[in-house]
Amino acid sequence: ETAQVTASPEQNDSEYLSPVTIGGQALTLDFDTGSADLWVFSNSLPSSDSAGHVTFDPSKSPTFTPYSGATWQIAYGDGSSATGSVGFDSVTIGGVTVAHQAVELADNLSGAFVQDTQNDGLLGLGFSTINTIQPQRQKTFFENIMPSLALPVFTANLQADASGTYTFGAIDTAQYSGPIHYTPIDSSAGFWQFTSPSYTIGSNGASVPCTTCSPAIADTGTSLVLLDDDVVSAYYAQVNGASQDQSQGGWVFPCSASLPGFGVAIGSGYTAMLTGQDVMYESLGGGVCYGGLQSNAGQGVQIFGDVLLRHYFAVFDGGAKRFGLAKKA
Ligand SMILES: C[C@H](Cc1ccc(C(C)(C)C)cc1)[C@H](NN)c1nnnn1Cc1ccc2c(c1)OCO2
Repeated sequence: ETAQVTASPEQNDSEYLSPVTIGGQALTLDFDTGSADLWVFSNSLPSSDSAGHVTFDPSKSPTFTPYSGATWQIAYGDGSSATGSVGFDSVTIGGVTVAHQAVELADNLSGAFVQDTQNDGLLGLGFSTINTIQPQRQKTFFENIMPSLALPVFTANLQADASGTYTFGAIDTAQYSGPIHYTPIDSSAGFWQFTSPSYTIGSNGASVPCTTCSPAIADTGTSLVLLDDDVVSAYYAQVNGASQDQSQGGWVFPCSASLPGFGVAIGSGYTAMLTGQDVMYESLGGGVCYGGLQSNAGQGVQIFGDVLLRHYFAVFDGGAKRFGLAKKA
C-alpha cells in the first residue's frame, strides 16, 4: 500500500503540520524525522495548556487500549519538553492504518508547545532506539507500517510557503527530476544520520573539505540548518555587518546585506546548494534580519532542517538504510 498526506507550513515555514486520525479523532501533527515519539495533546491536560489545540480523548475512542504503568518523557534540543501516559490505538495517515500504534498522551508540556496552537503534537519518524516510552520503548508509525508498504520508504516534499507532501510506500516520480543522490545512513543514534565532509560558500564557491565536521541528520522537525560553529562563522564572515547577537539567539545581519549561497555535502558524492535568498530566514524589524543558518551550539551533530529540506525532494529509505535528495520536479 501507499499513502500521501499534505504538509502545511506554519509562519516562516518554521514547521509543517499534517492531518492524522487517531481512534477516529482528527488531529494535526508535526512529522519529525529527528525524534521517535508520537505524542498528542490530550484531554488530561489542564485547559490552560490545551486551549486552542485539538485534544485526543481516549474515552471517546472505541479502539483505545491503555498501556498501564507506561510513561514517556521527552526533552528536545530547543529546550521544549513533554511527558505523559501511553496507550495503543488505530492511527491512520493518508488512508494507511496501523491498528496498534503506541500513542503518547501529554499530561504536561512546556510553554512553546502550549503557545503553538496549530500543533496538536508530534509524530516521530526517526528510529525507535530513541523512543522515550518506559518500561519498554515502542515502534514508530513508519516502523510499524513499513512491512506492508509497497516500498519501505517515505518521502518529504516540503515547500516554501506552500502546502507540500509526505508520501509513504512510494517514490513518486512526478515529484522530482533528475537523479536521487543517496548516501548511507547510520541509524545507531536514532537519526537519519550521514557524513557531511565538506561545505561550499558562494554559489560558485569551491567546496571546502571539513574533516572535523560533525555528522549531519535530516530533520524535518527542525526549522533551521544548525551547523558546527567554524562552518557557520565562515559563512557569516562573508556577510557585511553580520554578528552573533545573543539577545536575538544567533547570527543576525542587516536586511540590506547580500547573502552568498551555501552548500553542504550529503555524504561524499553530492553537495546540496542553497541560494542567498534561501538562507534568509526572517526579518526581526529595524532592518535586522535573522539567518536560516545557525550554530548547533557544539552539539556534535549538524541538523539539516526545513531551511534546506524544503528546496529538495527528500527520500528516507528504511529498507536500504539510506537518505537521498533530488531536485524538485
Ligand atoms: C526542535 C525539534 C523538536 C520540536 C519541534 C517543534 C516544537 C514546537 C512545536 C514547540 C515549535 C518544539 C520542538 C527537533 N526535532 N527533531 C529537535 N528535537 N531535539 N532536537 N531537535 C533539533 C534541535 C532544534 C533546535 C536546537 C537544537 C536541536 O539545539 C539547539 O537548538
